[in-house]
Amino acid sequence: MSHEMLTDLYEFSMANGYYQTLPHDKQASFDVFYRNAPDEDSFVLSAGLMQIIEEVKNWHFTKEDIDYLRALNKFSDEFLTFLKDAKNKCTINAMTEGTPLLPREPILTISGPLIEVQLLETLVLNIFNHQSLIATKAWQITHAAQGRAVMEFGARRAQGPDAATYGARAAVIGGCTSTSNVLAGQKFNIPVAGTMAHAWIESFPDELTAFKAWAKIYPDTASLLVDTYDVVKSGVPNAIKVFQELKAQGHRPLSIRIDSGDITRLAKKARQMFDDAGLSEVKITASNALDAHIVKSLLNEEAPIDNFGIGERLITSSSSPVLSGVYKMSALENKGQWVPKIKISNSREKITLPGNKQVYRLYSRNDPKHAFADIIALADEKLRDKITAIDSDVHATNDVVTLTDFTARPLLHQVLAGQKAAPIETDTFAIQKYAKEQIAELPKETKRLVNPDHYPVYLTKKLADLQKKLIAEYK
Ligand SMILES: Nc1ncnc2c1ncn2[C@@H]1O[C@H](COP(=O)(O)OP(=O)(O)OP(=O)(O)O)[C@@H](O)[C@H]1O
Ligand SMILES: O=P(O)(O)OC[C@H]1O[C@H](OP(=O)(O)OP(=O)(O)O)[C@H](O)[C@@H]1O
Ligand SMILES: O=C(O)c1cccnc1
Repeated sequence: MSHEMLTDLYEFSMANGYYQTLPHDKQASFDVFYRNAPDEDSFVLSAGLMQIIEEVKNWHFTKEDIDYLRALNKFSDEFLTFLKDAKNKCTINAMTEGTPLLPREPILTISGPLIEVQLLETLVLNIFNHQSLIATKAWQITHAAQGRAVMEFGARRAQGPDAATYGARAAVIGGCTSTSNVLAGQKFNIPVAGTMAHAWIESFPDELTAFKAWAKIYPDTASLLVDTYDVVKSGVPNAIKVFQELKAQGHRPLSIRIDSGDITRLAKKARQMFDDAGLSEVKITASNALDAHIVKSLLNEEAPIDNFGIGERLITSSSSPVLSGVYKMSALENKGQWVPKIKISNSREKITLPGNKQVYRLYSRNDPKHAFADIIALADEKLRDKITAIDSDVHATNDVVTLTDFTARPLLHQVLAGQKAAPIETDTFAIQKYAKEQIAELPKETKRLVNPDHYPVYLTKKLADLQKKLIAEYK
């Protein structure tokens, strides 16, 4: 299903107005970027590009859409006729999905007819903000899990079916190993995984009968939920009986899931009971409103947990549920020439970066695996070997620096031009692998869960001067 109509009314009001007052093919460029990362993180893990490209490439209005818009009695017939025949003419340059993205950096720039790029604002932001938010949260959680598998369990608590399904994909980009959401598994070729609910246990006269019935059907993949009545007195002893029987029949006992109580205490006790019973191969899964901080705390306490099932706090990013990515005009074409545009604000943080731009990740020349800063430049600028750069953080005290001995990697690449999409990676696990490699390049201190160090994002002098010049002109 496409989503051309998922846009705010004011986009249509402006597009209709542009149609009546400006040349219909007037070109504009917009940047997508964010100012502050959720949870005071130092970066956002970008996600959503695959869906954005699909939506923009196939952008068109149906007869029903045009009839609905006509019935609003707000728009001219000429504009509606124009919309009826409109097809995508935009070009998108974007960072690869799974790239760690810093504040103020365009993750995506979109250029094309002003009418079209304006109409795309809401949808592009909706996709980028949601999927990047969840990918970032999944990164925090899986980073805290230190290599243990994290299953995404959030479909029931996500804010609607799309948030559950695209959220599951974003969660895998951020590091999850599987999802319980079967639709996400089918749609994005992600492994599906899961255990059982308390209802299974309650559907039998007692816990042991319930476990035995399950083990008979799934003898090699039985993961038993042990906390329906009492983990230590009943759940684990019954699981031991069933797993010993399975083992005697040549099957492979799998795991238990603990879903309540003090997880450290229960996991330690269960581990000891399984080991004493000769079942050291049985794995322990933990769930129950987990998040990155609880996972970190459980592992600090040396809770013997092999993997995690994490739902609501991942799929809703409940500790910081908004990524405020924005879509701001950077340039407008006038008689075939790009004219840089700026939005001025009383808050210095909110003043936009004018002109068509490129973002570079900078690596120290003698340590090419380690990125030390990013720099935003004008798209037509060549980076020299030695550059004067200005810290883009308006609160920085040491705001002018000289950069030398670096190699620079451009992060924005053309991914769409009209109907022609460049090949991009769509395999979710290949994107996850890319994300891991990219995150590994960042300094360790910037990846702390609490108070991460600031990773510098500079502006070239040329870009900073252009911004200053436009501010002076408009003031
Ligand atoms: N050792 C631990 N350290 C930190 N947090 C923990 C630990 N064990 C459990 N938690 C977390 O504490 C919270 C406990 O929540 P809650 O009181 O609702 O669970 P509960 O007592 O198991 O109740 P319920 O049966 O309703 O799930 C959960 O978020 C859980 O993940
Ligand atoms: O806690 P989450 O991270 O979202 O993980 C998923 C939760 O979903 C299930 O709970 P259920 O819907 O059965 O309700 P419960 O809270 O009573 O266990 C499961 O038992 C987990 O607790
Ligand atoms: O399979 C599970 O254990 C599961 C799936 C969704 C939510 N809670 C648990």
